[in-house]
Amino acid sequence: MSHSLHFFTPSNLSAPKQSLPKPSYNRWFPVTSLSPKLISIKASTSADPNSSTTSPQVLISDNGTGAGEILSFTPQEYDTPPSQSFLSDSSSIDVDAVTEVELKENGFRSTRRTKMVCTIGPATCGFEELEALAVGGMNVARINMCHGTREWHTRVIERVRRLNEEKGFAVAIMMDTEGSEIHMGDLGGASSAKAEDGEIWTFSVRAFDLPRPERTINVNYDGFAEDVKVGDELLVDGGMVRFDVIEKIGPDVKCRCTDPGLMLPRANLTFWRDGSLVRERNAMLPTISSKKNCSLDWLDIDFGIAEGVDFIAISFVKSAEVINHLKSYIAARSRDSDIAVIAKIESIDSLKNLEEIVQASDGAMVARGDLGAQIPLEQVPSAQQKIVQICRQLNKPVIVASQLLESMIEYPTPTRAEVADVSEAVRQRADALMLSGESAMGQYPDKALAVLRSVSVRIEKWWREEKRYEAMELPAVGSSFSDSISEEICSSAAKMANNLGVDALFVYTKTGHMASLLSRCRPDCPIFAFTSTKSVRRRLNLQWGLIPFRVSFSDDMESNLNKTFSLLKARGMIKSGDLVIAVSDMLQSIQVMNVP
Ligand SMILES: Nc1ncnc2c1ncn2[C@@H]1O[C@H](COP(=O)(O)OP(=O)(O)O)[C@@H](O)[C@H]1O
Ligand SMILES: C=C(OP(=O)(O)O)C(=O)O
Ligand SMILES: [K+]
Ligand SMILES: [Mg+2]
Repeated sequence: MSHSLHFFTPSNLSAPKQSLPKPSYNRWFPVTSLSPKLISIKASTSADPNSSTTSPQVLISDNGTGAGEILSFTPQEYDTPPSQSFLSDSSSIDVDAVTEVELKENGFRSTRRTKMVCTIGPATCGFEELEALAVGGMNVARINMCHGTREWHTRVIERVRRLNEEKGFAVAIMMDTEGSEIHMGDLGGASSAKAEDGEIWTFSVRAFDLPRPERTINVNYDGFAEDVKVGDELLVDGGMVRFDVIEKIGPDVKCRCTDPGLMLPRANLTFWRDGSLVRERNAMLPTISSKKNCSLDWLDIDFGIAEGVDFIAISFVKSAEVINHLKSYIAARSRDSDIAVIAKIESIDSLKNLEEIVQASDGAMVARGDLGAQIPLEQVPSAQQKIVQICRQLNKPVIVASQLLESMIEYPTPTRAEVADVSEAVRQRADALMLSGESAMGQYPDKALAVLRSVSVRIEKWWREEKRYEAMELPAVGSSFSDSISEEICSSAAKMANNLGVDALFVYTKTGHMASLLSRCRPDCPIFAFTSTKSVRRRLNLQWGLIPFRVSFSDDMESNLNKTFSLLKARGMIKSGDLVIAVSDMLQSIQVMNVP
């Protein structure tokens, strides 16, 4: 059974069809069928797609027989462009082995929708450890430029690439920049430093020779000793350890410990005066800084571009301007760049300018670690909910990050509170969850990932069964008529998929845009996203509910469908009778069919 709805619009005629005769848009394009049932949806617009007089009209005609016939169609008065393959290896399909097993074992419905980002560090940088994470479901590997050397990062990237090549994964790489926060030095190689109640510690902008003098901490920001005042409170990692500033001696700031605790290398520092955060540095310095004494952000960015990472995450974003600036920088330096820019929301300024920042970015991260050091902790949950919501409304992927399973750095099981926190992020339908220390330097990276996975799958199922997800209004995001059609197609297709209880949505997408529009609707069934390039496939790996495949396809949907059906059937990933809804951004259409 197959039903096809086709929307013929100027956008259908764009893409790689330069040599084709230009069709007239001022007429109807009927879709005829060999079967008794005919559904045609026609759009008519003025001849100039850019014309302000464009007057869209959509007409649905249904020759009305019962459902269930085989429908095939041939557009008649419309010159169908010749089928085109985008890649030569047209007979294969790429999907990672883990997804394949998951689909076969659990069935479509129970595949995980929430994506997982793992920070790679000393605990997970080896090939085998990386492979274990990939097998455990890691969708994106994050490297944090705050830690490790350039060579170390290069090696990790190489290994992830090799893993993808050799084992068929599509793990994307996210490079996270250092940003302009104030942080401690690397403790001269020590893994931590313990501050006891009442102890006097020196925080200094001087660089020390090794071994580091007792109770001294190097600070990365030259202006630190000038900006800080006697009487200020100094917080390590948003309050893990607290000090009172008692004396300033040139570059040295003497502090008394008031809340004892363990300080980790390069821990974040904030200072507070009269109950408010002193934001001198963040206000003064550009987000993307070029610092003398630590890794240079611009060099990091050049590094990321040269390495061809999939995502660059920008720390301490203050405004949309920074994102726009970086995006044009990337565009100028990598011609066919598809590096996505992720804005980390972790400062008061980023909350103030949230909407414009998200709009300018390709995605956002709720970076709760630093956010919780900048706003009162009890405000972090509502900020998270708001960021997640705005991202979905603006159709940008969103990652919830930091301390999700913090106790698992040391222990093999999470706390109940941590499980509840993960559940809440899943329930909010964030695109992705992120591990930091848990996977970078913890003792149980694989177990932490397994907890994210099992909690995600369970909570997703619960909410589907209970139909408890709150209805979210999804405002139009498209700026052109063609984009609006794509959006309408996706929201209709998602709704149809829920109402008909279909097994999967299929989307054929070159840029990934149509796939993201489907993902945004958070449908009950998984979304099989077929794309012809590896980089788009990797990028889609960050988005909720998308199972990205790489396959070459043409502009002929009929043959695309037949081809994917037979490739997926041959691998046992779908079977005859499965009910599928397919949409495509080449020939804006919705088709409902049973797998033959
Ligand atoms: N490349 C690395 N080399 C060494 N340690 C790392 C690396 N990446 C992360 N870590 C460790 O994992 C911890 C958590 O990582 P992350 O959250 O990314 O950084 P931070 O805690 O500085 O915000 C870090 O504090 C650091 O101890
Ligand atoms: C993810 C975060 O950023 P980073 O780990 O780089 O400090 C955070 O602050 O929560
Ligand atoms: K960072
Ligand atoms: Mg941070």
